[in-house]
Amino acid sequence: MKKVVKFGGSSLASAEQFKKVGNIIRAEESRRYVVPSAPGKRFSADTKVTDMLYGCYAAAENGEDFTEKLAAIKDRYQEIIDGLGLKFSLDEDFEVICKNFSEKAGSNYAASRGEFLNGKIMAAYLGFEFIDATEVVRFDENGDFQSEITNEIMSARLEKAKNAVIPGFYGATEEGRVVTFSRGGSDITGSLVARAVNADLYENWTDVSGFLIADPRIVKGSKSIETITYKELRELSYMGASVLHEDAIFPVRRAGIPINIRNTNAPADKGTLIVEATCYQPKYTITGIAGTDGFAAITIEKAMMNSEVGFCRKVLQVFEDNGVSIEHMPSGIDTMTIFVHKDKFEEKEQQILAGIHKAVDPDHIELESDLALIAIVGRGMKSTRGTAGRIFSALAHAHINVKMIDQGSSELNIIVGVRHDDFKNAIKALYEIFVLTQI
Ligand SMILES: Nc1ncnc2c1ncn2[C@@H]1O[C@H](COP(=O)(O)OP(=O)(O)O)[C@@H](O)[C@H]1O
Ligand SMILES: N[C@@H](CC(=O)OP(=O)(O)O)C(=O)O
Repeated sequence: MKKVVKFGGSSLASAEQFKKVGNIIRAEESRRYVVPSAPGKRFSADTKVTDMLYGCYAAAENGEDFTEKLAAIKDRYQEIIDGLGLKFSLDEDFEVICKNFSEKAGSNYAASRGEFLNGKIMAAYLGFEFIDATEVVRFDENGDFQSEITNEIMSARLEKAKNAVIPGFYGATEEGRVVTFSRGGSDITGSLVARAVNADLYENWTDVSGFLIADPRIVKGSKSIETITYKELRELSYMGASVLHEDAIFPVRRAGIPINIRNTNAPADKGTLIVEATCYQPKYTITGIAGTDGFAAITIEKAMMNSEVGFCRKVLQVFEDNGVSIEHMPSGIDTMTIFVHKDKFEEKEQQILAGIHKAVDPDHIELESDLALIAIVGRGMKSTRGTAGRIFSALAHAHINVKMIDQGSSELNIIVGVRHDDFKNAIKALYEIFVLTQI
């Protein structure tokens, strides 16, 4: 039995948390490969080390004095080292970091030091080999991740290691330039390591007892999900359930390795098992609800739109030419609406509108911003009649106006668009009808 264990920043925020992690790893010999994140928040108003590093590097880049900021980061690590009673010094590492910050080594390099340093402490604490992610995670010159080369290099390197700590979140180009994944990317490293060593299980340890049906910051005391499929999880992760990075699913999925989300603060809890397929019937019609804020909708109206061959393509071409990706596209007889991320759209708003006018000469264009999209996801929805009806009635009872509805053809999810102000209440109303009242 071979397990890869990834610990998130919340599990490694202090010496006390490190000790819990040590106990978890030592409890099973099969927990051979460890992927740590950088220290996260110790309390809710605290700052993650990754954010401290970004802040410190921004000061360095602006030519400001960053010594205090760097010293505060060093203190975070020193507190952990002292709390663990380790005879271990990061002085030399901090000298190198200071020099590289002065020489403007880049924000990716800066952010990666959070995981690098935590990995070194973790390896010393466990007595495991430390393998720098720059050695085994490969990006190309454009900063694009190279999955197959990474798998080859990593498999060969890890075959030689009985136990190892591989820091999450970053890798490097062939020339050694450090590149990070997007935020939360240590989950991806964990998944890559699991694939490379052909693990039996990828355990992802965090601060909640598995994937919860709804974001616990919105629905207090949300129930957890026992078993979820990769497909369902991808829908929820994409839509904002931030427990697991959405790109962490592909590497293990293709290798058929299940993921187990576990709670470092409650290690006896079984957590959530993420699998390819399961006969296990979910307790409720839905498996989970997740949503994201910050969308804009562009509604284009033109009489006889439907009979104009190539209309949609021409509109979509305008978005493509401006580098704005489209999230959803519900349409009517003479209207089509395009949902995009507001921030991306705002940068190019006027070019896109001008482009649409030129491309299809619409009768009318309407813009609406401050929208949120909510995905109601579940493999059980396919075999249950009336799910959409229940969604509408729950939202209507909560006095929430539905701006859009989109049901995927796989019947795995229904996405509704609501106004930003209704976002949290909509999630609460959906949780109530599907989980609490179960009507
Ligand atoms: N559906 C959900 N189930 C569980 N947690 C969720 C969900 N949606 C959002 N979260 C949030 O995700 C957090 C865990 O992810 P993250 O902060 O990345 O942890 P870590 O630091 O361990 O990587 C939880 O503390 C919780 O606030
Ligand atoms: N430390 C990085 C990468 C990461 O995955 O962190 P966490 O596991 O704490 O979400 C970040 O904050 O984005």
